[in-house]
Amino acid sequence: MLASRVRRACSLRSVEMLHLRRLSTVNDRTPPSAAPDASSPAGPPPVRVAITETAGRGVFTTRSIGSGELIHSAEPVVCHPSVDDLPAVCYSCLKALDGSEDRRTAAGVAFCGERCMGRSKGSFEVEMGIDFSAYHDYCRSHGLKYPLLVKRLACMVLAGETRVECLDVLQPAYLPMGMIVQIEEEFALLKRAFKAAGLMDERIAFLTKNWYTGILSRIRINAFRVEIIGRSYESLLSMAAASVEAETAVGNAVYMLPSFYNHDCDPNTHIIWLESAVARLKALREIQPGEELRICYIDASLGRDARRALLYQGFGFQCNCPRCLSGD
Ligand SMILES: C[S@@+](CC[C@H](N)C(=O)[O-])C[C@H]1O[C@@H](n2cnc3c(N)ncnc32)[C@H](O)[C@@H]1O
Repeated sequence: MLASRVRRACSLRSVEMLHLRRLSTVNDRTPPSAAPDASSPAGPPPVRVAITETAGRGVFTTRSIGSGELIHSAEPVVCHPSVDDLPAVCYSCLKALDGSEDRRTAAGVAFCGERCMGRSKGSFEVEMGIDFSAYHDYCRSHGLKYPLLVKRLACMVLAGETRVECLDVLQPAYLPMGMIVQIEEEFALLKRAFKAAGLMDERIAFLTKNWYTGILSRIRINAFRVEIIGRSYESLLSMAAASVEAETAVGNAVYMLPSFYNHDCDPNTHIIWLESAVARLKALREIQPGEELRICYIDASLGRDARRALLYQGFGFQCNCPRCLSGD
């Protein structure tokens, strides 16, 4: 019963490779403040990032939160549609396109409206000037999604839409040797695409293997699989829990504040996407002031051994949540 409730409620984070090892230290850079974004409820989010006793940094409430309350929302730092969904969703916000108001481009991808087209204009122009077909083919044939996020970040950096160090504050994953070899192949393909487009060496000087590896290792632990429910928040609140399962993954995204949420196999918070890649963090029960907010990274309906193996292999940690410690 508990398991099925949690399974419906928790978000599934994609596990692209299952060969990670636990990180022995956490990133010790200054945690970010809980700054509001345009789509948050009024006022700053009622949370702060602080050090936990057992799981590095985490997110804590600053006031009591009611069951079902929208705690805050977050715009992605970077997101990218799945290769197969490229023609069907907005290239910028991942919203499903209905064909009526899409701004379809010569490249075959489309934007849901002027706002998305405008805000991604610079990086889109960079991206469209480069032939990424070999890189995309490689990602498709190897079933890889995260390198698409690295490609988009590189284009955003070139367009001046973000900084080279924009994800440095996030915890990186340990990358095993076997994966380094694959990363070298990916990186060589990406760099070749930029060079073939005739970009001056000084413009792509940031595009080193170390940058690529650093970004990819942070994306690996912190990326979310965006599963859009596609209904308004109000209708979601009145829906039976079972309906919440009608989700579709349309792409991947990395956020800032949501990346500091630790995992729990019986979470008090979950993350949902209603129409676009804007993430909504929502309370699953009453939460007391000062309590840590935790989401579920995996399918919590799995048995204890399977959950722990998945978290260890996919995210590199031994889960120390109360449910695991109780033996459930
Ligand atoms: C997405 S990050 C969460 C934020 C992270 N604690 C930080 O300091 O940036 C995921 C990492 O947090 C730690 N973590 C999250 N949940 C945990 C749990 N239930 N038990 C142990 N470590 C956990 C692990 O090191 C994991 O790789």
